[in-house]
Amino acid sequence: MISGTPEFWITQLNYIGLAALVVLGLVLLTGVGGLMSFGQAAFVGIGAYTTAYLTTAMGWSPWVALVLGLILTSIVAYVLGAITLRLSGHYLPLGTIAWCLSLYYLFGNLEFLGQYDGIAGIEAIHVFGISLSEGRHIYYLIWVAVLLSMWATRNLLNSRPGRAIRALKGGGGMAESFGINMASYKIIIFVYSALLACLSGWLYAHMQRAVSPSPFGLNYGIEYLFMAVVGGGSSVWGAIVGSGLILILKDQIQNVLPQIINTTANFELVVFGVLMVLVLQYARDGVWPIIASAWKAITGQKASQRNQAAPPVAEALPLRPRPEKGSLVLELDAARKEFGGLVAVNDISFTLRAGEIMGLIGPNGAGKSTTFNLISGVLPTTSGTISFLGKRLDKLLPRDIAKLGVGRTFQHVQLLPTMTVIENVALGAHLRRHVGVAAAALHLERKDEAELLHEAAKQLQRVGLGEYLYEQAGNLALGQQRIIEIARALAADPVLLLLDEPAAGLRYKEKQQLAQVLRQLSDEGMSILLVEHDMDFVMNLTDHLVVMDFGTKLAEGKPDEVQKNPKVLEAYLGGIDDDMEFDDDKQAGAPVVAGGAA
Ligand SMILES: Nc1ncnc2c1ncn2[C@@H]1O[C@H](COP(=O)(O)OP(=O)(O)OP(=O)(O)O)[C@@H](O)[C@H]1O
Repeated sequence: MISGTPEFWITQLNYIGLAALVVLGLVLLTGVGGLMSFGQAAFVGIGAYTTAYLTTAMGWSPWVALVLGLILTSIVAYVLGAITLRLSGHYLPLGTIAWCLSLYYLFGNLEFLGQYDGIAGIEAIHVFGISLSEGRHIYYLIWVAVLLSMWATRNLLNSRPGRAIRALKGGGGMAESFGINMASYKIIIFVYSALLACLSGWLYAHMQRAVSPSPFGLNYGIEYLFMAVVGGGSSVWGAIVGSGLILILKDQIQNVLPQIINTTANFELVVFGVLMVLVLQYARDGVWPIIASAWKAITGQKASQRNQAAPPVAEALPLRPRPEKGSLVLELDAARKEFGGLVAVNDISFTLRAGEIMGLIGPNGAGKSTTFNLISGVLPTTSGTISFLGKRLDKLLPRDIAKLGVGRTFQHVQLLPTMTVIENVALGAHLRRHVGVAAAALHLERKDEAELLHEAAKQLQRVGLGEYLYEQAGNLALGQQRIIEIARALAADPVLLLLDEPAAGLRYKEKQQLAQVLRQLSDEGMSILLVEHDMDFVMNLTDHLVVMDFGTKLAEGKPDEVQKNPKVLEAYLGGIDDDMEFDDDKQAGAPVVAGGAA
């Protein structure tokens, strides 16, 4: 097929393939991970210069030079990533600009790299004795590299590490609560994208047979980022669409513009800039999503995949040892939290035993969420101790607390809306299997992946959402999203379940179903601590209540005792309208405590 293609298009396709490799890395880094880099061109330079130097000055094989280039890139990217990825907001892009410029000037000033003249006379790559000296020969190698990289990146994104990577943008704090070290995933995708850029540089050097610093400068770094954004930052296909579109457009503008406006002045960049602004204005998510939805419309493929089959049956994941029913699980001893002069939690003490359901209630601003955040490690304590199964929690990070067996939900739902329901829940089971990035990219983790997905499906069926496995989580009602959060916490196989307002937004029937699930869990020995405003729900479900007001423990005991406590009634009387929730779906909706108080 390629033999009849004009030379011009072969060259164009080669350049598109080389750019697509770099942009694919940016899809992962920027589009999926939300980390903006202007510096990818510098990694292309490392790949190109390593092979240029080693093959010309040392006479080594290009294949050995490729391996060494990849190793060198990993080291440089790891070090640069460890420094720059700590920077947040606009400091990160500025950091990437700084190291792109530094590497560019390094290439141009090192004598053994030929300074600004670069290195010429690079030999062609040989594959099975065939020399890839011409554009139409190396074309095959470039596009095999592109397709394999796309396959590996897609595999990676649809795997255990991929789910964590997809949580980087907008779900980092949540993922840490499931034991996932998000900082290490930032470094992983940074190194991964640098390796793809290095591969592109290696191919480029052997295609051009000469290298000089100019294609590895900042303007190319910006262009790669542009390609990723225009293509559609979060899809692997966006890499090909973006690089193809920009390179072809640039070339066509250069050809057509002088004929239209009859001038030799360099207006191409102006026209190109205006076109880019229009694309970004009318296709904010890039061009690929438009192509994908048009394709779906043509082929009649439905957006919803609700009726897809459950994942194949797999071996059940091992369970962690559980404490004996009735034994001590959680103990707060004079836990205190001050925000400046405000004492949000004032020396609170209580205990929770295995199999017990405890409610933490109180008017708005009483300090419930702060107490919850002290237990889950989101906030450090000012003083006092918090112990879980005999281990101090108050000095640990949320991810270390999760590892010990504490699962949680959030007051404001924290799901990844574009991920399917089953993927969101599988994120909860992250710590229960260990799948590396290489195994995921090469799709060697099928057994582990099946087990994780099977576990997620099991938990979703347990909470009554078994028919929504493949729905996008963001398409479900808020009440259902809260239940998904509970399934995600259960997928972590916790000993202690922390639920922050689990009944908020649920209908009466859904609340009853939820109460039934929680009771069953407690019968199985799970300890549950819930913060809740819905008094009907709390009074009917919990074994034990702690009431807080102004950061202090006001009362503690069984629900029916607490309901009659005059101090509790007084605390609630002040804020009855704000603090008590009525069941819309229930006729007799008077809240228990408020009813008692009235
Ligand atoms: N990060 C913070 N910085 C300063 N003050 C805070 C912070 N977080 C909470 N507070 C204050 O601490 C007090 C307790 O807040 P907290 O959110 O724990 O109450 P709550 O009982 O959970 O209330 P709600 O039921 O409305 O969620 C409030 O006065 C609140 O304004």
